[in-house]
Amino acid sequence: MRPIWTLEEARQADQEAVSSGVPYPALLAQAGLQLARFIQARVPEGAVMFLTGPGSNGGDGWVAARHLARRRPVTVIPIAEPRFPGAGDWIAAAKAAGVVVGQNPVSLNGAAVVVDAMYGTGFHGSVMESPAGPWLAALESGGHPVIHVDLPSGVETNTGQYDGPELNTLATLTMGAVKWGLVGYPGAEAAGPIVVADIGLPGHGQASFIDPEWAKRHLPRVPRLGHKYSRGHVVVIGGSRAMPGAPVLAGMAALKAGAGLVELVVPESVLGRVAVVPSLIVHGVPETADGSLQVSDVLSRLAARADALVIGPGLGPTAPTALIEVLAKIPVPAVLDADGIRLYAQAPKAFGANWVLTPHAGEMGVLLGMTSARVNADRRRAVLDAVHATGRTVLLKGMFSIVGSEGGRLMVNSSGSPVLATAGSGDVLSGMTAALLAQGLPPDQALALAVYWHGWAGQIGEREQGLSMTADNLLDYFSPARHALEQEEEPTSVTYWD
Ligand SMILES: NC(=O)C1=CN([C@@H]2O[C@H](COP(=O)(O)OP(=O)(O)OC[C@H]3O[C@@H](n4cnc5c(N)ncnc54)[C@H](O)[C@@H]3O)[C@@H](O)[C@H]2O)[C@H](O)CC1
Ligand SMILES: [K+]
Repeated sequence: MRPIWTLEEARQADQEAVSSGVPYPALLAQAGLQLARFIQARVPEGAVMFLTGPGSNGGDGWVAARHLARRRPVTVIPIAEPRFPGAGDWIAAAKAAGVVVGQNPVSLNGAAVVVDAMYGTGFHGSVMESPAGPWLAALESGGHPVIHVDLPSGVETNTGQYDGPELNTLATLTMGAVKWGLVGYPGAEAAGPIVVADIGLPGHGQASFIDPEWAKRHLPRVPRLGHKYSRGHVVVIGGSRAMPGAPVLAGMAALKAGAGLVELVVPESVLGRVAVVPSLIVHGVPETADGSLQVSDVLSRLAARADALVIGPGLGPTAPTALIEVLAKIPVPAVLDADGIRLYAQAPKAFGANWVLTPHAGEMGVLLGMTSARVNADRRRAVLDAVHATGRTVLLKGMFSIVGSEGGRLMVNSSGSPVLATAGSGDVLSGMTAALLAQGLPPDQALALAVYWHGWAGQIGEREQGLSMTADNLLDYFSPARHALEQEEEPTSVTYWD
């Protein structure tokens, strides 16, 4: 279990440790020691400068400074009067070990690394208006390499909101478990690579990362005596004159993720443009005047044969709401993406059992009646609200995608790559998810495994092709990504230090 904590959960973990008999100073001591070891490993030589705040985040800094002063030049620059528990003693010990206390005006020049121990989970508000503001500006303009303690100072613990500058960040060493702010926006950008330090706190929470060992265990096996129907039958419903390629991408992804049989159901006038891949079966069905899918008996019949549906890739904005209402009556699990989600939002009572929704921030905004900026301002809350509103499993896409399911259970994906932010990438993900649904995985597991596998494909694709990766290239990396899953390879965006 690799939990992600809210502020409340971090405090609860603290409380639990303390009430089980661990004195609070022991936690601070452990955090400071881990921080010192981490700095020493990452930047082994040269002067270290600590910027320390008033609270225990600053305390972590003071303790680490004391350890490092035995080996190398260390300066601590307090940006506010220290008020953390035991500050007097810790500071005296640090000075006795040779830590130099910087007096204003202090220059950061000459530091091999600057440690940001100004604010952690106790911060609220605008960091540029706080005493840390001028220091962040100096770090930005000097381009100094920075290690953040627990959170980049100014990142809000539960949401990731942050109004500070982008720095030359080496890493964020976070204590006990990842905080939501580090996987929220723009906190995730500010944090850089996240490293979790074990400080002996209990490790549970409502949310957790998708675990490599879990992913391996849930990869569907191909039955040795299987035939194409026993491997899962996926039907993709979508396509329009403007977007004939999207259902093809979803269909190919479903095949490559192990579905035994994939059929595409598209408007009849685009049939010729969709029938391009011999392994996909395509059906043209009745359409509206502007070439969007129309409700028809043949469409319903084709959909009812599936083990799982994909509804939405390339469907276009003018498909009728009735389409979703008809499909909702078919008792088959389905992935709703793209315009499927927009239709769903217009017909909110139409949901079928076992449907999953895979919105990006914009589509999530349509579901919740808010802007994408508001969705991204509190992504955790948006997922919880969407699960509550729809009663369905929901994936909010983007870096650190979040899967939310019944009861408020959340899973966060740490695999992935910026190259996945490309046209068609979501179609690929929806096909992959449907393949896993069709092979019998329950909705939350199918989504979590798909997003993790898809992220790995993006990561490996980026390594091989750099930023010129496209969504159809992504299909070529399903197999190496599956191999990475089988090897339980660890994504590099979050690592564990103990
Ligand atoms: N989780 C644990 O068990 C441990 C956490 N540790 C570290 O402690 C910090 C949290 O410490 P806390 O004292 O609660 O908060 P901060 O250090 O973040 O600072 C709070 C401090 O800042 C003031 N403040 C807040 N907002 C502003 C503002 N906008 N402007 C000015 N000042 C502000 C506030 O009044 C407080 O005085 C956690 O992140 C870890 O780094 C330890 O490691 C021990 C175990
Ligand atoms: K910090």
